[in-house]
Amino acid sequence: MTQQTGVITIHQMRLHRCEGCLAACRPERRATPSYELPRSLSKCGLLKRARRSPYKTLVARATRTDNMAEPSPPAPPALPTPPDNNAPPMPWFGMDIGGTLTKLVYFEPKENNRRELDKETEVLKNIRRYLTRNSAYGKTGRRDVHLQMENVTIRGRRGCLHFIRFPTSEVGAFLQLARSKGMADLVNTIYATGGGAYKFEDDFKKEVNMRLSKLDELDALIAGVLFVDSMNAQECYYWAPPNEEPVHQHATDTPPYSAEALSVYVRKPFDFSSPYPFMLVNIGSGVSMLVVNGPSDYYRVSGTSLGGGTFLGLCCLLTGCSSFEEAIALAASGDNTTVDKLVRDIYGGDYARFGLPGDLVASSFGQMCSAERRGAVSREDLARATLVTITNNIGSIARLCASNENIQRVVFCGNFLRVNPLSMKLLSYAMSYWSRGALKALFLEHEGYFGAVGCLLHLDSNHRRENVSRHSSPSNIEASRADR
Ligand SMILES: Nc1ncnc2c1ncn2[C@@H]1O[C@H](COP(=O)(O)OP(=O)(O)O)[C@@H](O)[C@H]1O
Ligand SMILES: CC(C)(COP(=O)(O)O)[C@@H](O)C(=O)NCCC(=O)O
Repeated sequence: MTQQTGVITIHQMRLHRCEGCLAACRPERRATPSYELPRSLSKCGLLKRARRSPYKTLVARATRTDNMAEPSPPAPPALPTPPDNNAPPMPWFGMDIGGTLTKLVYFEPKENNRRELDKETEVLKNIRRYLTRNSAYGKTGRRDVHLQMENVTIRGRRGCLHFIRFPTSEVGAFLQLARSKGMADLVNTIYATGGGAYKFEDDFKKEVNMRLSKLDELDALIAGVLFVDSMNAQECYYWAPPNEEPVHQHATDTPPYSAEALSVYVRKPFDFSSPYPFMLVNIGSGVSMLVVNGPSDYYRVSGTSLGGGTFLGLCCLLTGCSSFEEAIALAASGDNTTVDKLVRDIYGGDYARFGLPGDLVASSFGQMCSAERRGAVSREDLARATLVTITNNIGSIARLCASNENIQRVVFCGNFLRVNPLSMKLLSYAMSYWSRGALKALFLEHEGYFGAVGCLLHLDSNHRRENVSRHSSPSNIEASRADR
């Protein structure tokens, strides 16, 4: 996604037009966000100021009731936003130190005036150049250039959001780099979330004298999702067969979940401007499932330890692969039916009485108890079976939770879905098929970066959030456990 024109401001929530959206999205639908501000955000001065902003939204709220994006006239030119003289010094970062990957969102200011440019220190310029001119940092750091968001305004500063990730196992190397680039001299506090914000807090202090101001990862996640979605009309999408035929009414010989049927699924934009209620399924190392009724009204309904970390760990064990990208590439060309036991392997056909088609997986990895079959199976097939097992299990739990909670839209995010259309299509099919069309699986372009964005939004908050969120009170934890 490369946004080209239009201005995104938190103050005005007067939103964007992006290159890809000129044909497909409706800038005005986001003109007046229909959600109230996340509690975590509403506590920070940034959005308090936004509410008081004298600038009026220039475009009217969209009146469409369906969720399909469509072309629209261009948005009017942007009004300047007043710079905020009390803003914290640059550079501005938000950080999510997860179980597998650390995500860093960097705000690159644009439109510096002469005075500001003169004031900018050499160190600051070097940091900016280093981060924005490279897309790889050391051996493992990567910038997801395709996700870059132009024309974001934060505290009266217009700029660009950059999305950077590196393995959490490399936090030590990151700290060394931060020291060598002089970052440590400029930044004394970073808003950070994820388990690593707790685990590595002392290392940040000792190694680079940086304080981590810790935010709850689920608070930050939701704030980030709502913010990025409000900025980018292309953010939310779904996968469906080209003709949108409901998969549970599928009447051809090709099973609707076969590789062949899924291969024709296409990605379509979804208007998520009236989001509530929805279920948010974050597939990171493990999986968290949240019911979101409003920006500051959510609870963690369930989770599973069989997540992205499990997929990668099992794939490494079973296939000898050494990266997520390799695991996904193997899975893309494999066939899980040589590994899994299908209903037809047990019944010789369908188990019709209970509507279980013969092609359905009856037992994941169920064929692997036979030495002969183990000898014949390929790495690709093993990777595919691992992907299908993990994905279907997450899909089943999500579906049960959504039905239980009477929710129709399930939004999946997290880096397990990175470069992984197969899992997204499987989830789309499974949610729709098993709910007889009642549930819709939705996906988000900035997959794993929402926690880090949620942290960036806090950058001017004087309020340090309590470490224990109200959402994880002992009674909630008990409730969540009992739910399983
Ligand atoms: N480059 C990568 N390296 C490792 N895992 C990756 C990578 N890209 C995607 N993944 C997948 O994303 C998962 C981590 O997702 P993420 O949302 O970042 O969670 P966490 O916050 O737990 O690190 C991994 O377990 C893996 O399945
Ligand atoms: C503990 C976690 C919130 C950590 O988040 P992550 O780094 O995996 O994104 C997550 O891994 C999780 O919810 N695990 C599942 C635990 C369970 O409900 O069984």
